Amino acid sequence: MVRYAVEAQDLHVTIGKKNLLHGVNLRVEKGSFHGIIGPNGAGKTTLFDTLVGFREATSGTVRLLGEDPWPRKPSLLARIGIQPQHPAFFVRMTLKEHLDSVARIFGAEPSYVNVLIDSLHLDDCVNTRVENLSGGERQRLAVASALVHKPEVLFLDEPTSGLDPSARKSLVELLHNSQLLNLTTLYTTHYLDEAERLCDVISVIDSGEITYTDTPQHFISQANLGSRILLPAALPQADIVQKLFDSVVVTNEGVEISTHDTAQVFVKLNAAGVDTSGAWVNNGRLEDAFLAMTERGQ
Ligand SMILES: Nc1ncnc2c1ncn2[C@@H]1O[C@H](COP(=O)(O)OP(=O)(O)OP(=O)(O)O)[C@@H](O)[C@H]1O
Repeated sequence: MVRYAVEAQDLHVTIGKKNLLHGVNLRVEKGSFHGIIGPNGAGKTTLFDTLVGFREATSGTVRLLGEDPWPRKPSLLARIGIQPQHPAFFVRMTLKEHLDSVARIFGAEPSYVNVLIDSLHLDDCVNTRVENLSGGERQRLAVASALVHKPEVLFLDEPTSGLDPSARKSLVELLHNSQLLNLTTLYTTHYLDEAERLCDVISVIDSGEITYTDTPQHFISQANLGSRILLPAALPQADIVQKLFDSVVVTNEGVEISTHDTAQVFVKLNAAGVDTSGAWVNNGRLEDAFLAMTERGQ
């Protein structure tokens, strides 16, 4: 029984004198949603291409569902789904014709196309030619095309890039729901709010090396950003809170206290008779943690 859907060990990819990947180690647990985040040119697409067998590793080992993906094997490709950064479509076909064609190419169950159209909210454009779809519809079609043959591992390379905020939010929610499909998903993005929402684990890649792998929650706590405690306190209580702590901001939402010692803040609030029943604690965002750790060179 293979525990990891994807594994890379001491993976190097060199083109000419350029080291695109050097010494990448990666393990992706079966059933997890694993994000690869890093700046432009860090090597995310090169890593994906090597993991799926589109590119040969210069040295090191890769295992995809327990097999070496290089040289490409049709039997292995049939078990994975790929949404590339620049997907190719049959642009003159309608959306439905396109998905039916992809299903036929993979020998997939035709009725599953309708399930995907429904779950990716593409019902309104089944008869629209692919060349006339909006950016958001195209991205959802790219994801549907990658899922048509019910793959075991899904590779998503920046699925929300170039989308407006509302289309991005809606696709992120759809991807979040797709976690119910019990797939293993590898995904790259520049949007850390998305990575925080979707990923069980994230790996940070920089200059062709994976420098950090952990859960988003642990990543945030490692950055030691401190917490923000929000009290939906009535005004008289806001005055008491302001006298108790230096780092207090009063906003329309309530009273916000910044701290590195949440427990101590609650002890003081309770001792002063402040109602903490509706308090909400925010331990920081992945984006803040990423910036803090990059600035510290961690
Ligand atoms: N065939 C190639 N020949 C030479 N250099 C290449 C080749 N393919 C990629 N590179 C270089 O390798 C580096 C990593 O590229 P890659 O596309 O993997 O980065 P990325 O992290 O996916 O970037 P982005 O976030 O911009 O998509 C870049 O400096 C790129 O110019």
